[in-house]
Formats: sequence, C-alpha cells, structure tokens
Amino acid sequence: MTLLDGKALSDKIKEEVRVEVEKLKNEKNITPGLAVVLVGDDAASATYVNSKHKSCEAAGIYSEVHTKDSSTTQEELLELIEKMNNDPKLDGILVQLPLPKHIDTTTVLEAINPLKDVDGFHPYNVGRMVSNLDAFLPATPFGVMRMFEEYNIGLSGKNVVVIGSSDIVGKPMASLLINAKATVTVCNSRTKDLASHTKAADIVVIAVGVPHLLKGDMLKEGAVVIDVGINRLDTGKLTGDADFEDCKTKCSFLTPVPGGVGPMTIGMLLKNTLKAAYLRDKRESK
Ligand SMILES: Nc1nc(=O)c2c([nH]1)NC[C@@H]1CN(c3ccc(C(=O)N[C@@H](CCC(=O)O)C(=O)O)cc3)C=[N+]21
Repeated sequence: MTLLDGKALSDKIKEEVRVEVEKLKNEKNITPGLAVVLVGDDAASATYVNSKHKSCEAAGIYSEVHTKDSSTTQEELLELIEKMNNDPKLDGILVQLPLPKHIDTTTVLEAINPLKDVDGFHPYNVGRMVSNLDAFLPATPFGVMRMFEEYNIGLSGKNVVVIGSSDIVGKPMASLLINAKATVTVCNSRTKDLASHTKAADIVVIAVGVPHLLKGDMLKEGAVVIDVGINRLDTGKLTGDADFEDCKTKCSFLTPVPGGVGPMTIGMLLKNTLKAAYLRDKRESK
C-alpha cells in the first residue's frame, strides 16, 4: 500500500507557485492578490482561513482577510464583494463557506466576478468545467486530480465511485472524472447497498463527513481510496470518512487524514490565484 502524501505534494505545488509569482513580479511587475472573506466565528473556518493567508504570504501572493461578524447582512456582504470585484489589487476572491443561515449562498457566490472566482463556485465556472472548457476548478477536486497525476493513477476506463454529491466536492469531482474518461458512479445518503457499488470500484473518492463510513470489506483488492473527509472527534483528533486501519489492508493507494487531500486544497487555491493574475495580465495587455 502506498500513502498518497498530500502534504509533500502540496509543498511542491506551493514552491512551484512561489517561483512563478517571483517571475511575474520580476518580468511584469505584477503581484497576484487574494481576498478571503470569513463571516461568523466558526473555529474550523478560522483555522482554514488563517492557513490560506499564511500560504499566500509564503508564496509571495498579496493576501487580505476580511473577518465579518455573524450578524453581517447579505447586503453588507454583497457591497464588500462589489468593492473587491473592482479592486485592481485583487485577482481572486474567496468567500469561506458555510455562510450563516440568514445569507443566501447562491446570491453571494453569483455576485463574485467569475474572472476572480478562484474557488470555481460561480455557475459560469461550473458550467465551463462541466463542458471541459478552461475554467477555475474547485480546489479540492482539482487537488485530487493532481494527486492521481502525480502518482500515475490512470483514470481512463476505470470504475470510479464518488460517495457524496455536494456542490463543492462530489459533483465537481464527478465532472472532472467524466472528462478524464472514467466510468463514474455518484452515491449519496439514499443509495441502496453502498457496498455493492464500492466493491466494483477501482477508485473510491469519499466526501460525506461521516467518520469511518468506508470499511475494508466494502473494497475490492487493490482499490485506490481518496478520503476527502475531515472529521474532528471528541478527542480532538482528525479522522477521515474511511476507516484507515481497515482500508489499508485492501488498498493499493490510500490518502491519510490529516496530510492527504486537505493540504492539496490550499495548494490548488494558490495555483488558481496565480492563474487569475496571468489571465488578467493577458486581457489587459491586449
Ligand atoms: N469557499 C471555500 N473554499 C474552500 O476551499 C473551503 C471552504 N470554503 N470551506 C471549508 C472547506 C475546507 N477546506 C480545507 C482546506 C484545507 C484543509 C487542510 O489543510 N487540512 C489539513 C489539516 C487541517 C487541520 O489541522 O485542521 C489536513 O487535512 O492535513 C482542510 C480543509 C477548504 N474549504
């Protein structure tokens, strides 16, 4: 069994981005910029936002974090986004999810200029991704695709089961896999006999937020398991949606949690921010 080391690969990607950012600065006097908006006081969200900020700084990307009270109105948030849409220092805008219940997530995500939508959540980018056109790809599934590439895990003709059909992970993951010519099955909480699907899978990607849902006896020998789940147990320990100790006896490749998909998400966000800066320069030099 080979561990898919997301931490190491993410460090490599961050270094690639740092080198490219330096080049952009030297050759074109451009500094890519990212704004992250955090609404409310969710502790996990604050941790992720902080880690995005630090990674940007290390890569030479200008980064600003806007922390707003949980009582912030939708109108205030939309006003802030409009300002950021028009701010030439900012190539990327990311609104950390989930948002408080009184705010309509779709309205907020649709307010972001699609050309600054480094999360790839705007319907413009979602549509382009599904159609296999150039787009900002959502960082988590994009990171998973990069892991497949790095470890030479082929996708064409493979049976891939995606467990979870969220807009952020499951659905875009399925789209990217379809575009890579995999045979894709998407399961959800209503799926009858989940094991009958996973047993036929060459690759399982699980993103449901249920600790240890995937067990070794649900896998075929030599399966690849990508665990996108990050669950904090009462003990404070992080654990995935796959039962790691149990699955590792069956798997050819397996991602750890932590140190697997999570760090890749941040690496790909930096890549998307760099891409946004490149594309803007290209538009403006015409
Ligand atoms: N608009 C938006 N974009 C996002 O990309 C987004 C979001 N909202 N909301 C929340 C999720 C979650 N997310 C993670 C990023 C990094 C780790 C990560 O680095 N995890 C480390 C450990 C982190 C820890 O110790 O808590 C690991 O798995 O090794 C995890 C999760 C981005 N998200």
